Amino acid sequence: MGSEALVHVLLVSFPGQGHVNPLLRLGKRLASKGLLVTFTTPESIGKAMRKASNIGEELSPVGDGFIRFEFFEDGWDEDEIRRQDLDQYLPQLEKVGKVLIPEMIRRNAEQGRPISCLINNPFIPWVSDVADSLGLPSAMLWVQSCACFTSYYYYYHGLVPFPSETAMEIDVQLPCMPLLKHDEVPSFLYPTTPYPFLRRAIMGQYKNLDKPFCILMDTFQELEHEIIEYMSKISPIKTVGPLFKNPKAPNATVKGDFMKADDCVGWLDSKPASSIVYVSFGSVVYLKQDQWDEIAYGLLNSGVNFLWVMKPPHKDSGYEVLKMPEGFLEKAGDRGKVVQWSPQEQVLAHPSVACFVTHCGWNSTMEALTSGMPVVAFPQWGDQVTDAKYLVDVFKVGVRMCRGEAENKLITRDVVEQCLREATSGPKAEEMKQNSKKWSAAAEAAVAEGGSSDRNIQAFVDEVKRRSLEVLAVSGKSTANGVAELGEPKVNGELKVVS
Ligand SMILES: O=c1cc(-c2ccc(O)cc2)oc2cc(O[C@@H]3O[C@H](CO)[C@@H](O)[C@H](O)[C@H]3O)cc(O)c12
Ligand SMILES: O=c1ccn([C@@H]2O[C@H](COP(=O)(O)OP(=O)(O)O)[C@@H](O)[C@H]2O)c(=O)[nH]1
Repeated sequence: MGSEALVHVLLVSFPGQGHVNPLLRLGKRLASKGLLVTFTTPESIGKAMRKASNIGEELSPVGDGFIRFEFFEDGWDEDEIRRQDLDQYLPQLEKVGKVLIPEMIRRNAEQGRPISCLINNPFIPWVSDVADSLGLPSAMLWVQSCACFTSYYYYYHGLVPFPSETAMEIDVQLPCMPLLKHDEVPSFLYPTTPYPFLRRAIMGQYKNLDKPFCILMDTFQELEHEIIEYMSKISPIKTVGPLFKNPKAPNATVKGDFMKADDCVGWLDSKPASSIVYVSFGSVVYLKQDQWDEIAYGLLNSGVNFLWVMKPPHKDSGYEVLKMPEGFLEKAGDRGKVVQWSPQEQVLAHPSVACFVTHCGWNSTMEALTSGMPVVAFPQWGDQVTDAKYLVDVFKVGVRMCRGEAENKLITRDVVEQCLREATSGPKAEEMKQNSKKWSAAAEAAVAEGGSSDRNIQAFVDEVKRRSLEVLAVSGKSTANGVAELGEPKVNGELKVVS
């Protein structure tokens, strides 16, 4: 390959699966438009990603550009349990990141790959400070819906009353949004949330919201039309979703899974069309044993086929390891398959799958909508309760199985069975399927060449390129042509291209 010159961006991710996936997908999208992308996150997760996802030292070609990985040490021992406490872990990440990320940037410049822009996701707002201190522009990828972005924005600025100790059950009306009942507001904002550290983590991002020149969002204009238009006037947001659809570079080999997915496609292939219910609660939600049992019996009693993700709890999470009810697997026989981690994108795209019982994390929500997959909403906390409201009442692709963890209500096997039946057969199921197909088509159009998200990505890439010339002119450290030079292996051999 001949010598090429590419503008180089550094993506810094919080080490959570729901954060890594969308940022890595953005990285692939930017690479496919001709940028050099370096993706970084702490080594603790890097280790898991390398093992589960085939990530190496090499540069991977994606479309017209390339993606590569570098990890950084978070300064703690491998088995440090304080990583589970965000109130301790986030300040630690900030402390080490403020030293190690500038070093990484300097090293890259010395190796002929000067970085022109930093992009982070929520929980690590100090990345914009690092960028500022080096005279570099920064952008942020918001990894939830625009509706949630707006909710947090209104809460942070105190623009409308939210549920409080003195008025717990008030509904919240935000512009261009449906009325949110008190338990449909992102639940980290409740005064009684068991996760105040997640509220603090998100609010930290809002404190720094004026620093990034652009806020990219994994949603699309046609999906959240009015609220996106409204917030665009207040904040420099650009919708670029669904990020997991990349028509130009469907490079499935670059993945960021922390756990190797179990093989289940052969089993899916063996089942009739639209006969399987896929059940997964994402990477962090962990249910209680009694609720797990009710879901198990609901699945058995409804007579559907099912693929159920039962991930092991993090060893330091303090969660009790879930068990299947006695005799459950025998009774299910070949009707059911239980895995530790699934290749979710493939599962949602599979014709044998009829619906998705989901915790309504935003990634799962976007993946379901884009795959034309109806859902059964089983939200627990955070943005999930708001996403469930939208899936059921606004996008009209789902039935509601619960209202969230705060309700503290056991959802019985009868309710589970009834929801599964409603979502898989009869007029409601048919209507949801039609609506899902409509969203899937709209999502495809948004990311297709010239679609709303594609135009926004292109405008962002153009802006990064424009700013890179300014950055390099000011820093005076530019290479001859002002951008990273690829193709000529450097002395230290780090830039070998493999294809
Ligand atoms: O890495 C994480 C760790 C924790 C966590 C850490 C310690 C606890 O005792 C409880 C939770 O919460 C998280 C919550 C997250 O929320 C998830 O974040 C996604 C992206 O914002 C949303 O779309 C999902 O709905 C939402 O569940 C994501 C994490 O990576 C984490
Ligand atoms: O068995 C599983 C469960 C989840 N996921 C992926 O993990 C991410 C979970 O993100 P989400 O926002 O839905 O939930 P979170 O884990 O952050 O609560 C999504 O991209 C899913 O496709 C997966 O690949 N296999």
